Amino acid sequence: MGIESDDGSDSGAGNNIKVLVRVRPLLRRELEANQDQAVIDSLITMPPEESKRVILRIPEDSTYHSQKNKTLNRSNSPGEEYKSYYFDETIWSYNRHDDHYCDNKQFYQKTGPQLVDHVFQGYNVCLLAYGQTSSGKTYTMMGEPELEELGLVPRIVRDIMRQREVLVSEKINCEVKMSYVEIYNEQVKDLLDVDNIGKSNSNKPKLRVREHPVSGPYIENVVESTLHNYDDFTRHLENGNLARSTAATSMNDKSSRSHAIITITLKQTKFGSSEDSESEIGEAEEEMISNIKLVDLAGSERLSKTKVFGQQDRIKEGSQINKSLTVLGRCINILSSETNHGVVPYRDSVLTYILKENLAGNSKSYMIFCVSPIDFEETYQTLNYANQVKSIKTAARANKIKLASIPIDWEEMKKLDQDAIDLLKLEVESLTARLQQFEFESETSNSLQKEMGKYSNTINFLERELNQLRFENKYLKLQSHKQTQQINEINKYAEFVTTEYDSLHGKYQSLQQYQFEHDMKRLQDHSHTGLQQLESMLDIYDPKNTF
Ligand SMILES: Nc1ncnc2c1ncn2[C@@H]1O[C@H](COP(=O)(O)OP(=O)(O)OP(=O)(O)O)[C@@H](O)[C@H]1O
Repeated sequence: MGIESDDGSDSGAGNNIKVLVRVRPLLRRELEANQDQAVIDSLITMPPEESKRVILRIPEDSTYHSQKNKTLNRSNSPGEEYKSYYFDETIWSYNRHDDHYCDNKQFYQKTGPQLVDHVFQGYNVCLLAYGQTSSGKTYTMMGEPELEELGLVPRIVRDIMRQREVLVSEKINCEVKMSYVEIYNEQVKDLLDVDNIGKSNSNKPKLRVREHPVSGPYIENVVESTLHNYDDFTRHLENGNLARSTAATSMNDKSSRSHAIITITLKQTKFGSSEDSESEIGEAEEEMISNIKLVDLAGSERLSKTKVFGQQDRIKEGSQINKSLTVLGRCINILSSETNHGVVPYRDSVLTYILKENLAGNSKSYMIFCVSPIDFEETYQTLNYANQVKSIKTAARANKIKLASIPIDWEEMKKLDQDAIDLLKLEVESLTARLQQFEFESETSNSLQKEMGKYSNTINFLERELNQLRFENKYLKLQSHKQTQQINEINKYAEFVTTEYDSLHGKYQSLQQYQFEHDMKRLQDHSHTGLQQLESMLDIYDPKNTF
C-alpha cells in the first residue's frame, strides 16, 4: 500500500486557525444497511501513537481512482490506497471499546479550557463545526442533553459561569450576555426574540448585518440576554432550539437546515480596593469586552446525497446553505493561498460577512471538521478542505491587558459544581437549626467552635456569595451612576436648547416686529407719495386753476 502525505508540518503555531477532525461511530441505519458484512471497517484511522495524524483509505471503486485512471490513461485501479493528513488535534469517536476513544467530555478536556482561558484574557474566540449532514456537528457542539451527553457549547458556558464566580475574589465583575441567531435561506433570524415564538419562518423579522469601523460586522438589534447562571443559558438554548429550522432528510432525522450562531459576550470590570479597607470594593478601574462565537453549520453535502429532489423548499434551502458554504470555501481558498492576494468575498454571503473577523481578523479561531467513517466522497472533500484551512492565519489581539492576575484555577472551579452548592445550601439549613439548638441549650463555645469548623465550607461559600452580591450591587450602582450622568447631560443639553430657543425666538419676534414696522413705514411713505401725486393731479384738473 502507498501512503501519500499531504503535509507533515504542525500548523498549531502562532495564530493559525486550529483545525480539529472528529470521526463519529456508525449509525444504526448504516449498521442495518451493511448487515451482511461481519466487520465494517472505518475508512478513517487515527493512530493512537500519533495524535495529529489522520489516514484515509481510498476504496477501489471510488471516483478518486476513476479520475486518476483517466488522467494517467490507465484502465486498472492500483488497489486500495491511503492518504495521510496532519491536523492540530484528532478525535477518535468511532469505537467505544478502543483505548483512544474520545467522548464529548474528553474532547472538551482537550480544547475547552484553552478557549475559556482565551476569552477571559480578552480575546475574541470562534469555535465552528463543519461537515456533511449527520457527521456529528450538532452532537459535538450541543450534545444530546436528553441523554445527559453535553456537547462543547454547554460545557464552555458552564465553565465561563464558574470562572465568573471565582473572579469575585479578584474584584472583577463579569457580566455575561448571550445571543442566538440562525442564518436560514441567507437571512438572519433571532432565536431569542420572544416575539418570534410561534411565527413561521417567513413571518419572522430579518435582522441586518452592519459593519463597525473598528470591531467589524455585527448583527443589528439582536436580542442579548443576560446570563446570571448556567440555568439561564440552558433555558435560552432550549427556547432558541424550538425556534430553529430543522427537517428530516434521508441522512438525518433531525437535520439542521440553518447555520446556528451562539455568541457569548463577557464584560469584565475590575474594581480597585476601597481607601477604608483592603477587603472592601473600591471604584471601577478597567473594563474589557470579549466574545466567543459558537457556530454549528448546516450540512455541507451535495443535494443528491440528501435526496431532497422534488421538495421545492428543501431545494431552495439546500442551494442557500450551499451558497454560504460555497462562499465560505471561496474565502478560505483565497485566505489560504500564499500567492493569491485577491479580494476576499466576505460580503457575498451573510455567513461569511458575520464571520469576517473570525476568518482572518481579530480572533482565535478553531474549526472542528466532523466526518463519517464510511462516506468516502464527502469525507475526502471535508479533509481536503480542513487541510486548506490550517494554513489560514488570524490576527488575534487581547482587547485589553488581562484583568485577572491569577490564571484560571480549574480545580477551584470544579469545587463550584452545582451539586456542591446544593449540598452546601442543605448544610446552611442544618447549621441554622443547630445554631438555634446550641443557643437554646447554652452549650460551651468550644463545642460550638468545633461544630463550626465542620461547616467552614459553608461559610466560605456564603462569603463568596456575599462578595458576589456586593459586586453586583457595586456594578449596578456604577451602571446607574453612569446612567444618571447621562440623564444629567441630556437635561443640561435640553436646558441649553430651551434657552437658545427662547433667545432665538425673542430675536425672531423683534425681527418680525422690525420687519413689520419697516413694511408699515414703507407703506405709509408709499401712500403718502401716492396721496401727494393724487393731490397734484387734482390740482391740475381743478377748474379753478384752468385758464
Ligand atoms: N461522536 C458521536 N457519538 C455518538 N453518536 C454520534 C456521534 N456523532 C454523531 N452521532 C449521532 O449521529 C447522528 C447525526 O449527528 P448530528 O445530528 O450531530 O449530525 P449533524 O452533522 O449535526 O447533521 P446535520 O447537518 O444534518 O444537522 C445523531 O443521531 C447522533 O446521535
